[in-house]
Amino acid sequence: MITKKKLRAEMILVRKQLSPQYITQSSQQISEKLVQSSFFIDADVILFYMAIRSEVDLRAAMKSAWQLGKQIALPKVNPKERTMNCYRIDSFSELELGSYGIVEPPSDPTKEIDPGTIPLVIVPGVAFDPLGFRLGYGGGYYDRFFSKYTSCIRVGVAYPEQIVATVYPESHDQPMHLIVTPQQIFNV
Ligand SMILES: Nc1nc2c(c(=O)[nH]1)N(C=O)[C@@H](CNc1ccc(C(=O)N[C@@H](CCC(=O)O)C(=O)O)cc1)CN2
Ligand SMILES: Nc1ncnc2c1ncn2[C@@H]1O[C@H](COP(=O)(O)OP(=O)(O)OP(=O)(O)O)[C@@H](O)[C@H]1O
Repeated sequence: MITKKKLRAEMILVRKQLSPQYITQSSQQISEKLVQSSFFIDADVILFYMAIRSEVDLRAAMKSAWQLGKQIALPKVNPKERTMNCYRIDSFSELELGSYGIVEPPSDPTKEIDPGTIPLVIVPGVAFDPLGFRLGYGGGYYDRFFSKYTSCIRVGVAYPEQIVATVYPESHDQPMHLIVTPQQIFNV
């Protein structure tokens, strides 16, 4: 547990030190890789996320998905239960500031999507390891989500600096199926 906490603090620091230009360029490259992938092309609905604090920014991939007629969903967190609900968004202008400084969809019941029907989930992270395990902010939001909704393809996105030898996975940790970096797609 101490090692995991230490690694989280270290890796948040590593990510913080990336320059805005590097983040923009890497995010663009990851977006391009995503858009060209068969798992992306085949998905009619995709759960994305809105980047916070130097995370990979996937707005370019989201725009491409809209142009291809796909539905885009974003999570809205319920910090009390540490769960996430999913809502379709049709433009970035709908979004509002939510918990943890994350830009989120409004809770419009007409736009809520059953997470069990989402075929592809793109996942942010603090670090990933070669087995696809992910270190997040420690809320367990995505682990809880994937333990309940098991049928989607889980794709982590990361700068190469975020790939580490191990993230010290625990029994509740739900691994990614693929990790996309600006240079390559790891099939784990
Ligand atoms: N962009 C993005 N959206 C996401 C996630 C994410 O990692 N990135 N999440 C992935 O799970 C969920 C939100 N999870 C989060 C959990 C904790 C903190 C956080 O800032 N925690 C504080 C300490 C606790 C607090 O303030 O209450 C911290 O780290 O300083 C942020 C996001 C859902 N949405
Ligand atoms: N399926 C689950 N059901 C209940 N609790 C869970 C589940 N998965 C994880 N948790 C709890 O959530 C807490 C945080 O888990 P962990 O440290 O792996 O978070 P994380 O993956 O880094 O965070 P996040 O997904 O929010 O970025 C742990 O204390 C764990 O017990």
